[in-house]
Amino acid sequence: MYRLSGVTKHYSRGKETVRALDGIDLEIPDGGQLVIQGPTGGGKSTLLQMLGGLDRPTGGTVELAGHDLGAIGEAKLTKVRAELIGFVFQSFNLIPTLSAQENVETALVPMGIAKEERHKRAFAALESVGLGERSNHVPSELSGGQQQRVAIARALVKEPKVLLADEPTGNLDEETRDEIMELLHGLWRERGLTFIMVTHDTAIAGRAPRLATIRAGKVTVSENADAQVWAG
Ligand SMILES: Nc1ncnc2c1ncn2[C@@H]1O[C@H](COP(=O)(O)OP(=O)(O)OP(=O)(O)O)[C@@H](O)[C@H]1O
Repeated sequence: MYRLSGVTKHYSRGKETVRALDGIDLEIPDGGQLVIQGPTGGGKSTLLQMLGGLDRPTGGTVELAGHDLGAIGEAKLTKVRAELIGFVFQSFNLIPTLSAQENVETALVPMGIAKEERHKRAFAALESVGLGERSNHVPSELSGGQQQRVAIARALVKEPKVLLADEPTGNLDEETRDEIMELLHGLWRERGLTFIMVTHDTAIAGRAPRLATIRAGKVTVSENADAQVWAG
């Protein structure tokens, strides 16, 4: 369960203070899904950074599974992030010289998992995103959609409770976007993940059962019971 209460994030720009987040209250249940949209500069990435424990709020609390991400020490925060949260980005962020298999294995190295076990789990994760046959390919030998599948396998191989995605389909054509959205929804359902994604894409926002719109650091949440949720 995520519980955000009175979350603010202020940045200094010269003499000016930018209120990137301006008092956010938000709850996201375990296994829930939230799509975040809003105008550029509205605070979407800042909010995702708070949810991921990648940065700390100026005020308020960001609670995940009982941990206050803004208040716990750096070592504990790193551990919570490594164990509970998987990240997917617009630009895939794969290591170009490593194969798909090796890219996925990198997520398990900090967890102290033995080589043979790493190999098995990474291969199973690639199979779960439909890339078992491509495990020895390096990113430049894979399409954009396939590279994003590798990135999703890397995010999920450590079996996190939460998947945070920042514009995961931003670099993909529409057909590939739909495939990736279906894959993400299939994994969300199968694994009982809490799935939170930021998007600029109105087609994705229009199909979200729960949509947060963030504008000038303030959030409004709307529910759409009739949303045509992605298959998968
Ligand atoms: N490190 C920083 N230093 C100063 N200002 C920042 C910093 N990061 C973000 N901001 C400012 O905070 C506000 C919110 O930025 P944020 O990146 O969260 O918006 P966004 O909704 O994700 O935008 P986009 O859709 O363009 O990615 C903006 O005014 C931005 O300029």
